[in-house]
Amino acid sequence: MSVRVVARIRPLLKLELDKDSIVTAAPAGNETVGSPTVVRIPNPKNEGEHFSFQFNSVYDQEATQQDIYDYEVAPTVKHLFNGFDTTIFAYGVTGTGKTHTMRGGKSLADRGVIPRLLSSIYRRSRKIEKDSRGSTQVEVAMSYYEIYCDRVYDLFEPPEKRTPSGLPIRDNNGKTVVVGLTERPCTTLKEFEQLYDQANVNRSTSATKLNAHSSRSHAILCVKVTQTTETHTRISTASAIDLAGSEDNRRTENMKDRMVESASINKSLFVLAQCVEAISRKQSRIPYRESKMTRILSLGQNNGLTLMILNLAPVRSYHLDTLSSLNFANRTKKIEVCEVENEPVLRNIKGKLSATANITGSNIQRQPLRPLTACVNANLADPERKTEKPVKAFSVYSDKNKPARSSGIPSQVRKAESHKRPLDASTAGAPRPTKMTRPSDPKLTTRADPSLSKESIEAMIDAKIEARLANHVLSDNTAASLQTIPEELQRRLDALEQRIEEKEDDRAQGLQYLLMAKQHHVRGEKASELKMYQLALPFFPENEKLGQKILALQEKLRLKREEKTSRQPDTSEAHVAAMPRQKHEAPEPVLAALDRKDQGKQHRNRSPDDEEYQDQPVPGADDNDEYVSDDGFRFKAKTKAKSHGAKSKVQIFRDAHEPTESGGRMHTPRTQHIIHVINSRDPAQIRLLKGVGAKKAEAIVNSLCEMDDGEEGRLITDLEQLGRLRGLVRRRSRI
Ligand SMILES: Nc1ncnc2c1ncn2[C@@H]1O[C@H](COP(=O)(O)OP(=O)(O)OP(=O)(O)O)[C@@H](O)[C@H]1O
Repeated sequence: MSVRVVARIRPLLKLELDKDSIVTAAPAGNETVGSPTVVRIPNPKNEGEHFSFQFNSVYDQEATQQDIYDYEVAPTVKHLFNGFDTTIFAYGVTGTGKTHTMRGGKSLADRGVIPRLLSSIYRRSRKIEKDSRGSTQVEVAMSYYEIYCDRVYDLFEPPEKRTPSGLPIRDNNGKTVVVGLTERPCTTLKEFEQLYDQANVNRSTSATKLNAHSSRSHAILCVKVTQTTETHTRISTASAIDLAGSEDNRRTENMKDRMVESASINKSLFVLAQCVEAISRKQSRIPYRESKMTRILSLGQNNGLTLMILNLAPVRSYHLDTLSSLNFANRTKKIEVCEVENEPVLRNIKGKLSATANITGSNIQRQPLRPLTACVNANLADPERKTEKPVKAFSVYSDKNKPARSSGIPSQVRKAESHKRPLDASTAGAPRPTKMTRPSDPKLTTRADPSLSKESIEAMIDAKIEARLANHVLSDNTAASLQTIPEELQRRLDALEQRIEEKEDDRAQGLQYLLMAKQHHVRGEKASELKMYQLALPFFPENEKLGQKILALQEKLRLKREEKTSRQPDTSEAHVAAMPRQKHEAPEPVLAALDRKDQGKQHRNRSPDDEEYQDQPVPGADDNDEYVSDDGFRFKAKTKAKSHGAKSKVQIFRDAHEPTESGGRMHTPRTQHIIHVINSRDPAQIRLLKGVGAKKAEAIVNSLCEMDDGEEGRLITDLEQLGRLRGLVRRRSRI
């Protein structure tokens, strides 16, 4: 069956009340009553003419959150409990209401698709348990992550604890897997809401000109439902995805940081559009791997049910963007997905019980890459009709010239009145025949170089496939023959593609560990660096340099530990004097906001003691603990100080020479920067400081406001004042 595409036109916002709505919902054909299934929008070049786009359903400005849920999402819950995976994603330009639709507001009426879905899941779970008199148990668990600048971050982790390079993703037995993602069981709606709200604080959002709370990332929520009977376990996953919106930066007036995010958002959406284009052209290679978002979404490759909610703004300022979204959605509705049910697994088969397996991405069962000719209800070109002009992807008609014509809306729109696309592909509009491609340079296809890059390997596969297809087409000389690749060739291509994918996956993961090792190296976190190199080793077992690096690091850490142990009883003045930083309670360099250059300097300035703090394992903690914690606060010595029960301040700064104004000395540029950011009172900026999350940023701003004491805008002038801020009191559990 096809991806179900529904459009939702949001109401005019406060600032738009004086503007015209140019996007409207209408029933199909010439009907004046009935549920709308067509979006109408004027041709930007000729206002008298209108474009019509037909979807499974269209919701106008009056549609409520309840309507969207009841008609579109509630029916998927039954399928979820029958073992099908479901994917619901919101697509649209920035500011069109994706987050409103998916997450919604706090009041009951405003709640979006996600909380309502969870509410239904819990209700149904309880019913199943009750009806089966407890012999069937249902467990619900969730994972939640974002793709920000093409990096995957666990939303259960506060930003300051994240590894900058993000979590790796890989294909595991045909499923897209995010490695190291947290999975949280949640047994009640209340528990879910707490987790969800808490995680949303960690999501990257910022103000842009078009949206005061614009999502800067794609957010993916996976809800795993595990039904266990005495003999079997069945797992299915509902994925709810709030995509970031495409942005026209001439309109958003984004500055540098927002531009970088925007470029990444636009790129991933562009790749998504390319994937959809490639699928609709029945190309054998779909560029899923060119962006993490498309890899995870795997549109057209995931089994189960897929619902796309296309969010639209009604106003003219979005005109071209809206048209582009409508075109994208129009292609997406033709994508076929296979409805494959997740089989129940026998509980007592050792190693096969997947109930304990993590939620991994969108639980996607991949099919081999091939045109979707094998799917039921595939949207194939009818060879009988190959001489006809392809039907347009959307229909155009003029209001001015043909007001009374009953055939005003072309047949495509009129025919497709039912919500479901008819089985007969001819009524849905045959796609243009796939382009014939000339065989590519034979040299390219015959050269075999083991050191080829990913791009060149992909280019080779492309060229090979296209050359074979083209040869085949040329010899047969019919467009229809494009559909039938000889079985043997297809089998070999699949095998080749799979081999390369597996190799690439392993290599990518290994490289990811190496990259993380480098990052830890730059930060001087030797134990973590070692851990990353050790994790990378299985991927490059023959790399001598890597082995040597591990040995050298192990040796270095051992020496440091010995040195530390031998110095342990040393309480001489000289030793105490060597640690002024501790006394000053300012161990941790703040700042993600610092530029790399500054960080480099800081690393160079670090005293041998600093290194020691970082590398020395916390007594009683194993190596693993150290790795987990050193992404946030780096200096473990702090933990010891804590155990004395003193309430310490957050140590978000450390200047080697820590000059203060009261001492008549100037602040270092870094300290000035911290003070400047804090004085900005902008939580968005403050949360970027390392060691300061969103909540802490708000607490700092509140504390600053309290400090005003009637006198507006008092400023922090030195580190001591900063240290006294209430928001900087570090919670014990965080250390
Ligand atoms: N159906 C609706 N009813 C009322 N208000 C809406 C509706 N849809 C969107 N809005 C409002 O429009 C504004 C933008 O919506 P939202 O943040 O959901 O957009 P978005 O598409 O998620 O944007 P971005 O891609 O930038 O994150 C918000 O203030 C939201 O409350």
